[in-house]
Formats: sequence, C-alpha cells, structure tokens
Amino acid sequence: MNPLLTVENLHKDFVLHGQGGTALEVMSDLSLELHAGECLVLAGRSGIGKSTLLKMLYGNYLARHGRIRVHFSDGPLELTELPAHAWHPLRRDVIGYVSQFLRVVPRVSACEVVMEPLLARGADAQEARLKAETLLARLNLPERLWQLPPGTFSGGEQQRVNIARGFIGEHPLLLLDEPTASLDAANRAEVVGLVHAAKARGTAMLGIFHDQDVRSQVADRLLLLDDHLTARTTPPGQHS
Ligand SMILES: Nc1ncnc2c1ncn2[C@@H]1O[C@H](COP(=O)(O)OP(=O)(O)OP(=O)(O)O)[C@@H](O)[C@H]1O
Repeated sequence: MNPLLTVENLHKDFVLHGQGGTALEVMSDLSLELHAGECLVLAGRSGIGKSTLLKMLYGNYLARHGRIRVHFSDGPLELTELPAHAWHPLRRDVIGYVSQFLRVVPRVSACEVVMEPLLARGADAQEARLKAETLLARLNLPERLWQLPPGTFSGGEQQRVNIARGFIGEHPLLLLDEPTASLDAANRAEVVGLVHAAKARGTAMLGIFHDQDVRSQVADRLLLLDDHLTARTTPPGQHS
C-alpha cells in the first residue's frame, strides 16, 4: 500500500529576529512515511521538535528545506510549495489538527465550535449539531455546558471540546498534539476509543502522547526523534 504522507529530509530552524537574527536549528534531515489506518507516535525529549513537526505538516511553520507530500489517487501534493490560499481547502477537507490548547472565540458556544468543521464543508446544520452533541456526550462534557462559550471551561473541558472538533471532520490525515494531556482516566479511554475508530475508517494519524499507557494502546509505530534531529544554535548570518 502506498503511503498517504511522506516527509523527506526535512530541516527546520527558527530565526530569532529579536536576538540579532540568531538561528535555532531544531530539525535536521527528518524523513517519515505514514499510511492510511496507521497511528505513528512521535517520541523524544522535551524540546526536540515534536510539536514543531506537526505545525509544519499543518502549514503553521515553514520548512527550511525538504519535502512534505500528501499522496492522492491522482498524484502527490507538495506542501512545502503550497500557496497560502491552498491551505484552507486542504485543512477543511484533508488535514485535521487537534492542537494542545483550544483557540477560544468569544460568544461561540462549545457546540458551535465542534460543528464548525462540518459547516465549513456545507453539511446540514441539524446533522452537524447532532454529531457534535454525540461527540461531546461521548467525551463526558456536561450537557449544561454545550451552549456556553468555552472560554471559562476548565483545561480538561476545553481540551475535550478541542478533541471533538478535531475528530468530527473525519479528515484522512489527523495530527494530534497531546490530546490527552489534561484528561482524567475515563476521558483518556474515550480518546483511545476515538483513535481506534478513526483507524478503522482508514484515518492516518501522527500524534504526540506522553502518557505511556495511552501511547501503548494507540501507537502502531513510534518515531524517536532523537535519531533524526539536532538542536543547536547557529550564530546570526551563518544559516543558509
Ligand atoms: N515559534 C518559535 N520560535 C522560536 N523557537 C521555537 C518556536 N517554536 C518552537 N521553538 C523551539 O523549537 C524547539 C522545539 O520545540 P517543540 O515545541 O517542537 O518541542 P517538543 O518536542 O514538542 O517539546 P515538548 O515535549 O516539551 O512539548 C524548542 O527548543 C523551542 O524552543
């Protein structure tokens, strides 16, 4: 089976303009493959670049060089060269992302936050609401909170809204940045269930899970980033 996602020789550095242009190199020559129905878990010490890799795959950060390709039936799409306007349909239809923290928008209810990815694709509002409520109930978010904006929710409640929003779209590729970090055991188990259900539908997932128990339940493979990355600073002007 051909991979859905391939990453080849990816390099990343951050140029710190506030520090006289010092370049912080965080990724050197990273390659990986990810297949439909597979969950690849990123491992490695804190600060090695796990979240940075997810943000590069989602188009939040640019690569210095290397290739990131999503393979469709009619050919590959090179993401490192994608124009800004092409990211919107790609995120709407192909790449989902559960970030570490929910981006709270004032006056938008938890249920509307979760429904939004389906509405963006033109789904029926009733159907989207029903799916959102089903997911929020599954993740044990109390019904009294569904119509409230999540700004005042606890960390774990916000994270469950975020998880529901990430999974509702059933994207073919899903990026998961510590989705279980603020959750109790019962809700961690629900997330494990959501990951298994997504795998069964053929979703390819790349995730960060610090909890060993969750990791062992969801991971088909581990990618230890220490083997692939370097983290060193380069003085200003010496980065290409
Ligand atoms: N926007 C940024 N600007 C400058 N440096 C950054 C930026 N984002 C990340 N970094 C640096 O890149 C390195 C990798 O960070 P990243 O968040 O990817 O690590 P991580 O492996 O996910 O860590 P953790 O397990 O602690 O979450 C860190 O040294 C961090 O300081």
